[in-house]
Amino acid sequence: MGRQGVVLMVRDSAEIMARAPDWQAYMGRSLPTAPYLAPDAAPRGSFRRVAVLDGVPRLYGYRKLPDYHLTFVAALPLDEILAGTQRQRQATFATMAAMSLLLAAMAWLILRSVRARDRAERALRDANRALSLAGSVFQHTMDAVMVTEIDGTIVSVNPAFTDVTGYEAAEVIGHTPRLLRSGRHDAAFYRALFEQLASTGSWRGEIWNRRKDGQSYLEWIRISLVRDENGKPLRYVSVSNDVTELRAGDEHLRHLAFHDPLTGLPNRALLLDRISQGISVAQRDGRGMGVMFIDLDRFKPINDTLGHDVGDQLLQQVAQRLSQAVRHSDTVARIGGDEFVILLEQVDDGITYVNLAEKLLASLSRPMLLGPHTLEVGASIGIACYPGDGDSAATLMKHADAAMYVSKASGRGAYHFYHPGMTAQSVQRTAAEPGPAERAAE
Ligand SMILES: Nc1nc2c(ncn2[C@@H]2O[C@H](COP(=O)(O)OP(=O)(O)OP(=O)(O)O)[C@@H](O)[C@H]2O)c(=O)[nH]1
Repeated sequence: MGRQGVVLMVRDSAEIMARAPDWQAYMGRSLPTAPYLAPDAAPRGSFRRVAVLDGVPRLYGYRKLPDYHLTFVAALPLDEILAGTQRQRQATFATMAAMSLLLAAMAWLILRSVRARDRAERALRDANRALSLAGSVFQHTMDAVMVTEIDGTIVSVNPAFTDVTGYEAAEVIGHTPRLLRSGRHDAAFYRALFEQLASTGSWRGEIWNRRKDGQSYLEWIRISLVRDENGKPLRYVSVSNDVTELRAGDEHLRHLAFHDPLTGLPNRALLLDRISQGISVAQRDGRGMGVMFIDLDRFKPINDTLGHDVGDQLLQQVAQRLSQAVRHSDTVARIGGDEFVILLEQVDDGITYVNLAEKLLASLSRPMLLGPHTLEVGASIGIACYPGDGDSAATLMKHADAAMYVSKASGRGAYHFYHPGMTAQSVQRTAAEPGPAERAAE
């Protein structure tokens, strides 16, 4: 290659990437005016010029490698070309060719390692990003997360877990989830849970647990088995939400749907359901049951003279007195206005109804103290019994109402058992003025 021959690898950015000889002295230096870097430069060519960096006039040959954004350049000093013999020139070109090959191989190796490094860095960056995303979700999710070993030892919990349970991470790590048990589930419950977890790798459902302060709470929980890359069980991850308030809200709504808001007694819908259930049980057991329809006497004047609020308080007192007069297993319902119904189950003899009806009439006719007022009302009662007076909730209600109407008609403050002749009277009354009792029974 002679004393001043050179080979170069130049980036499209004009930076010298490799040079022989004197690699280190020229690495990174820039050749912005090199003709082969001109936008319209041919892919290969030759030219003559005085080198920018060392001032030696040379004859240059180049070839662009667009895929690598590089140009490969070889140059011989003009004086050596002109002075040398043919043999010298051949030797020089042979050396240059060998150098060029060497340089190209080095450049290729460098590029390959640079690309491999770029790829590795990109993969690492992606993995780090995914990890930090997972970490951020773990930290900030509203779901309580608990990670355990396969033997149940807790290895990690998130801040939401601490919010729900009251336990800091340090207080639970190394323990097992038994720490949270509320005692509301039996051993069979946990056995079934673990069996499903072992066979399917997941479990979901509701569990009553206990917070650090001793309070029980209901959580909706999903537990999943996590395996390693070889499929070997590695950890359990449980994600849960505290649904105690949600459940309480549901129960409150359900209570509202089936109870009278003024007295708290079951409403007509719940009563009809209980009568239907009672009929099924009575049928199965061959027992009797009955329905007592109670309508207050002269309640309207109290409302009209003292106001609705006082009327409300009176209805509440009536509800209390009725509830106190019956057995725990009986149902006292308010089905509208001043109408109440008692469902008596497992009663086979008429005397039980007679005794209760008299007890109720006596109880309701006792004066009621409502603030400054001492009020007196009475009641009219109608009784219909299963199976003799009907075998459906609607029929029993209708017949008890008809019997109650007879009590009203007979002067109030009385009770009557239903008998078929009463239906005609009731039909006449219904035609004249449909009452809430009929509506309730339909
Ligand atoms: N305070 C109060 N009054 C109600 C409520 N629902 C219905 N009422 C009233 O209860 C009364 C029921 O009417 P009736 O049964 O015909 O009145 P009554 O004076 O008892 O008539 P008899 O049964 O024939 O003796 C009506 O005045 C309704 O406005 C309620 O929730 N609160």
